[in-house]
Amino acid sequence: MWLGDQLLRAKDIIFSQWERSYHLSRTHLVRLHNLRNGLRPCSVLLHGRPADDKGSFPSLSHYPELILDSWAKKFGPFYSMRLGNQLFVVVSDPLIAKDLLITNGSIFSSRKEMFIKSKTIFHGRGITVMPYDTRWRKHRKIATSFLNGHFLEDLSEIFDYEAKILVRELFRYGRGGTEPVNPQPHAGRCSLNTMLTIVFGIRTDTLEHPLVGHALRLSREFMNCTGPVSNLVDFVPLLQRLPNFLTNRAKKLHKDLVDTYGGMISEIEKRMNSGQDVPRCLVKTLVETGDQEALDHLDKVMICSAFLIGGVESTASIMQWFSAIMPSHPDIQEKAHAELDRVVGRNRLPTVDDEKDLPYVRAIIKEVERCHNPFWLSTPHVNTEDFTYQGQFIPKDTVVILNTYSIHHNAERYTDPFKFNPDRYLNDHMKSSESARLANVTERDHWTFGAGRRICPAIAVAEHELWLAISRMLWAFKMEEVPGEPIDLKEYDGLSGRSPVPFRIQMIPRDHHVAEVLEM
Ligand code: HEM
Repeated sequence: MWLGDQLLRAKDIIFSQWERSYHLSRTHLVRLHNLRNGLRPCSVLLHGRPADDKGSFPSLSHYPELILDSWAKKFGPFYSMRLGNQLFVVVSDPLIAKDLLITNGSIFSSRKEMFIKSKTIFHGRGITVMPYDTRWRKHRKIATSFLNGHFLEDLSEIFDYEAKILVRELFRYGRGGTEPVNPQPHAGRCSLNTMLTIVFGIRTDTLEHPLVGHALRLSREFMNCTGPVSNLVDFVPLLQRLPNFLTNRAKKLHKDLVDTYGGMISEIEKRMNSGQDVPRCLVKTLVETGDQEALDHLDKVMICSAFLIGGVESTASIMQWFSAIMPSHPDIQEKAHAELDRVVGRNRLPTVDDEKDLPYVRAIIKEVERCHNPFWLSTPHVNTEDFTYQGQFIPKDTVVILNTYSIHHNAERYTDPFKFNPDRYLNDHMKSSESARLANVTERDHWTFGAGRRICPAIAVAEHELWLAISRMLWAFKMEEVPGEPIDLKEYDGLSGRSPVPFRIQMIPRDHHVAEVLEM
């Protein structure tokens, strides 16, 4: 009771500061100088506002990209704010993102040690939360070697197989278009199987396999417990010492990751030690190189967990947003069908080699990524040295948030930015992995994969997987809304990684060729 009262009191004090500090934000960069001179800033900018009577109101704990975007409109594309004990700068412009994260990547490539995500869930070990140091470089080297080059080529058969199974399962669960189907768990299993193959050299054979529900729950729980600006406990050290619901959830998630993926790693180690053959996979490499790299068991568990979380919730989310958007765009589906029929025909599924000849389908994928980036606020970077930019002082250890929502909805770069319009990408012949390397960042397709030295190391894997899954769903089905079940494209589930709220659609096979090609 006492503890509850204290927490409520703390919350009230902080909320009472909120309104005042909101209006002070415009001058906050000046206060950065004050900070340097040892003066205490007076503002405490904190968590969200309660929902208004019309429903959800954007706040820092829900839809933070919207409130940060509204502040960018007021204070400009580069402003600062303070949450509890942490100073943030919010970047909403590609050129500023380039100056800080790319040109000055040697300074702006670290991560903040967030209490929930880094300390409690990952115990400081997952590649995504590590500071920019030699340990991170080792992990990044391992990740890059598994997500690019020859290994990726070896995996192409697996991607091909999983994408075919995805379409087959959607056909089967939708009973050939006669019943509504929720594509979400199927997209989740497709992404999960790809990651299980890369990490453990295994796959699940049905949606009912116990690992499917369990692994997807762990990844979602991660996305729901972590968010760059959403958890009070990350920025108020006092709260970290008090028992609270979120910390307990994070501790449980850590234990579940260790039990699940740690158990699977131990199994592989046992098999390797007894001389059994183990397919090439991340764990096998970690075990073989573990001693030289001084990786202990928890290191291995956390590398694998980072892959299983980051690699599943991301691609699955894009597939889910794609399936949620298509029913309201029959005209776009028709154009894609016409292109697929002309280039691929009706007697086989599209392949990776077809991609260059299917610019409209590729444009659809890029437009889904622009309109529905699963990570609007990316994964924030931190500067490891004091830095002055455009006359503004950014002290060491400031968290830099890239608000891709603002960048992706800038009308100067994307005409009519709220319209889902693949045509805007029709003349863009680059893969996102190539586009991310453009010297002129204003021409980059989108910022969904982040920027700089911490940019997603798996863009090639994600593009390959998404291409096969989405081009094949389009080739096989006409997607329609279920009468009386409108799809909500505004609300979403997740704090750091967002997926649509559950929905069902009709996935109607386009003709009799679909069953034949899928060997149903
Ligand atoms: C559509 C799919 C994906 C999206 C949108 C995505 C997005 C991102 C973003 C925004 C970041 C942070 C970049 C930054 O700090 O600037 C990131 C990092 C990362 N991603 Fe992805 N990702 C995707 C797929 C994957 C896949 C399939 C994997 C497979 C393992 C993966 C593994 C990682 C890892 C390990 C990091 C951390 C890199 C580091 O901190 O050095 N991602 N991703």
